[in-house]
Amino acid sequence: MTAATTVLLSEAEIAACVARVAETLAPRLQPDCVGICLLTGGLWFTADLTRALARLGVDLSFDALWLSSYGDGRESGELLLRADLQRPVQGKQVLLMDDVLDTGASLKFARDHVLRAGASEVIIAVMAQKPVARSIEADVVGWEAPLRYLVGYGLDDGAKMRGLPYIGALD
Ligand SMILES: O=P(O)(O)OC[C@H]1O[C@H](OP(=O)(O)OP(=O)(O)O)[C@H](O)[C@@H]1O
Ligand code: HPA
Repeated sequence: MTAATTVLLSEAEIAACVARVAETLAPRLQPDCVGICLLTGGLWFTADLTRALARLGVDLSFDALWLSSYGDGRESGELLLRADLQRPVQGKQVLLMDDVLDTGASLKFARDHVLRAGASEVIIAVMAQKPVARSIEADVVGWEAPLRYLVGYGLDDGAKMRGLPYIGALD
């Protein structure tokens, strides 16, 4: 299953990117900041980023928002809100964390959703960003990815390959 994958970013390179993202974010984060993981793909980046922030003395509140738009395909489709936040974000700074910013539909939905819920500020951090024209940009990006179908480190192909410790391309 992994044989046809071209490795684009190694495990060590991912770790260096995450450390840089944490160092950039740490001075901006307020004590009551709520870190929100976009499930499912954002789990791996969020787990590493929250631990990198903790090493820098930043302990975030934690929540998750479960969105889905690609299903088992490779194209963005109807965006579904599968599970909502567990805690109020009214008046709070929010840090949204996800694996990839592609068309931007998922993070735009998430940002609008937390703003409607009363968040005072939304910061967006993604592990990878593709060179795509879109109406939303991330504040902090771990890695500028090529325009290829990515797998690993949370990114899936039909629910497989999320656990690969590197980021690869299938095409
Ligand atoms: O910028 P976009 O075009 O919206 O693409 C990015 C989103 O696509 C993936 O989610 P997906 O809908 O595949 O669900 P998943 O998190 O379960 O993989 C990924 O985890 C991002 O959340
Ligand atoms: O390149 C990708 N790979 C996996 N999931 C994705 N969701 C948006 N873009 C991608």
